Amino acid sequence: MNKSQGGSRQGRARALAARLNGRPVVLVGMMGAGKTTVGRRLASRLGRQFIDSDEEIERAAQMTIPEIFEQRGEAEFRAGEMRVIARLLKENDLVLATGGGAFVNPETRALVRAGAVSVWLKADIDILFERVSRRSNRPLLKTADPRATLEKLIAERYPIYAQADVTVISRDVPQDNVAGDVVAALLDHLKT
Ligand SMILES: Nc1ncnc2c1ncn2[C@@H]1O[C@H](COP(=O)(O)OP(=O)(O)OP(=O)(O)O)[C@@H](O)[C@H]1O
Ligand SMILES: O=C(O)C1=C[C@@H](O)[C@@H](O)[C@H](O)C1
Ligand SMILES: [Mg+2]
Repeated sequence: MNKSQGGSRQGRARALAARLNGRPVVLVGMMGAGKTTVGRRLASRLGRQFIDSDEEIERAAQMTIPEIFEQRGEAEFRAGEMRVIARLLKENDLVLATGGGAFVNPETRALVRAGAVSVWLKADIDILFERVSRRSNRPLLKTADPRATLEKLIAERYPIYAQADVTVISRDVPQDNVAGDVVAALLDHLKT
């Protein structure tokens, strides 16, 4: 166990908060990777506010994401997503979970890379498929063969998500353990 992983859970969270010095933490990765659920736990450990950009967009537009895609199209969703993320990144002490495609947009990615510490929650196809199969709120997967669509998105996106500052495997273990892995990875990344 290295120095940054030692100490109590609270101590590690305090050390990470100090090293972040207010900088936002932004979670990126595929649908079902756990950005929203792990992000909430991470924020609670760090005593930070948690915001999910998908939820923020739905609130601002007064529409669900499937409705936005249907009525306005993906391009307009992406432009709105970038504006919302640009606004949120101005806040201190934030954990921000982004939608699965946000970091893939070059302008949004540049904003995140410049204004935050980014974490790619990486999961394999079987885990992702099992998780996203339980719900129907993701328009990009409403295809004849959602598993093949997921595979195609993974092939396109993984090299891009890999540009995040740190990568954490989103394993099939309790979400709080994954949040602990994020704390350890960030402490290691920010070590002096
Ligand atoms: N470690 C885990 N173990 C078991 N289930 C998990 C784990 N992490 C997330 N899940 C479950 O997987 C589903 C998807 O998680 P979540 O909504 O956090 O993903 P997301 O990355 O925010 O996806 P999206 O980009 O679609 O918003 C949820 O039902 C969540 O409870
Ligand atoms: O992976 C994606 O491109 C998306 C993921 C979701 O979080 C939503 O932002 C939307 O459904 C698009
Ligand atoms: Mg989410």
